[in-house]
Amino acid sequence: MKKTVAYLGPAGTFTHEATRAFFPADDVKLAGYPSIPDVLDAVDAGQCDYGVVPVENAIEGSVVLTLDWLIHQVDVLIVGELVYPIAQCLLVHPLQAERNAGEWTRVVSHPQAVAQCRLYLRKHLPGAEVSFAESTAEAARQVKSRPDKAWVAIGTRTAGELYGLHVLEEDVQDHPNNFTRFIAVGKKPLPDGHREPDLHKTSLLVTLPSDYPGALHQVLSAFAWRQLNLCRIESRPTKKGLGSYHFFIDVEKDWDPVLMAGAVAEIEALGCHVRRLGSFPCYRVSQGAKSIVR
Ligand SMILES: O=C(O)C(=O)C[C@]1(C(=O)O)C=C[C@@H](O)C=C1
Repeated sequence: MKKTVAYLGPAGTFTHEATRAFFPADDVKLAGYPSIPDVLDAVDAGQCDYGVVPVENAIEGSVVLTLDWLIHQVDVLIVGELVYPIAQCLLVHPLQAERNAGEWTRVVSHPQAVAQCRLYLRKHLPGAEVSFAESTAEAARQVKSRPDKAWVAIGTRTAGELYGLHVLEEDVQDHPNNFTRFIAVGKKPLPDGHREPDLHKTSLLVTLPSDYPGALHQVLSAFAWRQLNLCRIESRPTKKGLGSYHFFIDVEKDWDPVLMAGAVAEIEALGCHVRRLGSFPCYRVSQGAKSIVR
């Protein structure tokens, strides 16, 4: 039977594009969900085998809703990673396409997409109010539903095509080399892909027993002296009090598993709580290429 993969929908989101690139179409059935929590909950509840959500963008940084939902609300494994190129487009209703720049009254999009275009919007659409949607494709749908309004959605070219919108401008993000890191989550690891991964990683969630001078340094030393390369560290509040954090630590897995187990044991011996979020293959789609990657 085909596996089901949940993604942040509706059709035409960046997550949808990334999911299609990650999972070969004939192997799986894709199911769009209206929000990131809905995707993660669907996997946690066993309604879907896997789910794909954004976790970090090159311009705006962490997608904190994904991180917090992973920590506090669900018990799922990270089973894969995909870095995917992001080209933000301005999408307008075809009946409104002839307007001048100063006439647009509203910009609708996902907060991450708006944040990636902050400088552009200040310069080119300063009078437009900003309205947030659960995804860029949902924003496109809202713009399509109001042919009488001078509204602009920020999203994918694919959403423009799917919802019959006019692409006013492409690549409006404030900086080049815009990529988003997506993760695939599940209750079980993915079957092997067709392609050799670009990298393997392990993600850990480390919580210090208390705050004392050098506490984080000691944790990081456990990796450093074993020559284990950390490729990301991100803190999120535990939500138990100001100044109390969980640390997401990504370790490059170009190593002997014994070394990794040793590092985790050392950190646990320091009194830290260590949650293993997953060991997984990582893939990257370069700009311009949108092909299947696994
Ligand atoms: O709204 C979408 O299209 C999404 O897939 C979400 C999302 C995100 O949350 O980062 C994904 C990629 C882009 O960075 C902008 C938005």
